[in-house]
Amino acid sequence: MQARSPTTAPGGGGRLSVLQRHLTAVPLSGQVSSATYAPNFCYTLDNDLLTTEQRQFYEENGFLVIKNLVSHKDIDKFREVFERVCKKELTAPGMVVMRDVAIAKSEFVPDQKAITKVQDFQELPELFEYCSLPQIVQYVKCFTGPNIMSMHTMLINKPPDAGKKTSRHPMHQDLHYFPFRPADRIVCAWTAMERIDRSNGCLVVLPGTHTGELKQHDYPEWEGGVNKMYHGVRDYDPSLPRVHLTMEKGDTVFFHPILIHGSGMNRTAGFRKAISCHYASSDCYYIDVKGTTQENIEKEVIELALKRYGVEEILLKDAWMAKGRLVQGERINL
Ligand SMILES: CCCCCCCCCC(=O)SCCNC(=O)CCNC(=O)[C@H](O)C(C)(C)COP(=O)(O)OP(=O)(O)OC[C@H]1O[C@@H](n2cnc3c(N)ncnc32)[C@H](O)[C@@H]1OP(=O)(O)O
Ligand SMILES: Nc1ncnc2c1ncn2[C@@H]1O[C@H](COP(=O)(O)OP(=O)(O)OP(=O)(O)O)[C@@H](O)[C@H]1O
Ligand SMILES: O=C(O)CCC(=O)C(=O)O
Ligand SMILES: [Fe+2]
Ligand SMILES: [Mg+2]
Repeated sequence: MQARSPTTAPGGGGRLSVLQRHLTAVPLSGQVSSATYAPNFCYTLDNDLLTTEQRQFYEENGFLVIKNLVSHKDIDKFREVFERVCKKELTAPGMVVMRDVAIAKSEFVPDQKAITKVQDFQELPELFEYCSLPQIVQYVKCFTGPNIMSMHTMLINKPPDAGKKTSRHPMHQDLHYFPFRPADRIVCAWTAMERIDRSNGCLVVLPGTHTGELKQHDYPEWEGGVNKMYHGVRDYDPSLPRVHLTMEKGDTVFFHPILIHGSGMNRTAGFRKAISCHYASSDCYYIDVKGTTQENIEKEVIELALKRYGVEEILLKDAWMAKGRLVQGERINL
């Protein structure tokens, strides 16, 4: 019996032990099943849940869709909670309610029609329940290991496009926003709250791009405007092969923070809803983004923190330290 040792050393004791297991290809526990062997895997950890085919798929593509993972009953509950948030019947410290840039300056309408996304609902138990769903967390563990933090929470209510294509989300890598590493121990779970396809702006992914580097991000030069902090990869090459993820209500995609992805415009009259959480191993450690491509997002976050809360002298990592919540295991570095 060999127990998986949690990493403690910033810089990747975890990476090393994963590597050692790859080199020896020894099954992790006494149980021998095809899923416990990890010949050359590094984006997934040894586990008893994913099949070898599923692991292989994530290793190669940087994402994995699990059909029907969240019940319609739970989703309907989250939808009701969201509606109450829009009506201001429910609120929570730190929660950010955002309107689409195309309608932000129009007359205020206090219902969901005005709201594009709710972020940072970690203090609202009725929504945070999503992040703790056991069937989600058991998959997350295959990427993060046993000490699991939720770092970023969102309910996205993509509006019918107001005619300026501002409902699009430019192609980006989520790691651009994250001042913690290693990237391979971070994963996003994103659940469709209804059928989502190309017509209402599904996720679009560039398979395999998770093996690349974190790229420079800027605001795309879009005529109709871009939402606050919706940075896109600079010089996005539209000829790269992409996959549109059509998903049914309850389907959940897990994806790597370096995977380039975005979402198209919503051409329907309905508000396209998805709920998501970014998780990280609490063994991850914060980095200083000064002098890196992430300096521009740190600057924006600092400006917003000053404007919104009047706080000065913070770093990008301080914002994340405040948002992170332990979901399972032990809180170590983050
Ligand atoms: C730490 C970063 C997040 C990490 C994400 C991890 C990966 C996920 C990738 C993403 O999702 S990236 C997008 C993340 N976006 C944000 O975090 C932005 C969150 N939104 C906000 O903080 C607020 O909605 C915002 C500050 C933009 C506006 O809130 P307010 O309550 O101040 O709105 P208000 O209606 O009072 O408008 C104030 C000004 O903001 C403008 N505004 C409002 N909504 C906007 C919008 N959506 N885009 C651009 N500008 C906007 C509005 O026009 C107005 O401009 P003026 O000052 O010129 O009059
Ligand atoms: N210049 C750009 N920079 C960054 N991202 C972009 C750029 N142009 C388009 N995108 C993004 O690329 C993705 C795919 O865009 P596209 O508009 O083709 O998709 P779609 O609307 O889902 O499908 P289609 O319009 O082809 O039916 C979207 O996430 C979109 O926001
Ligand atoms: O359009 C969406 O639902 C997802 C957008 C996205 O990738 C993000 O917010 O990080
Ligand atoms: Fe994203
Ligand atoms: Mg399009």
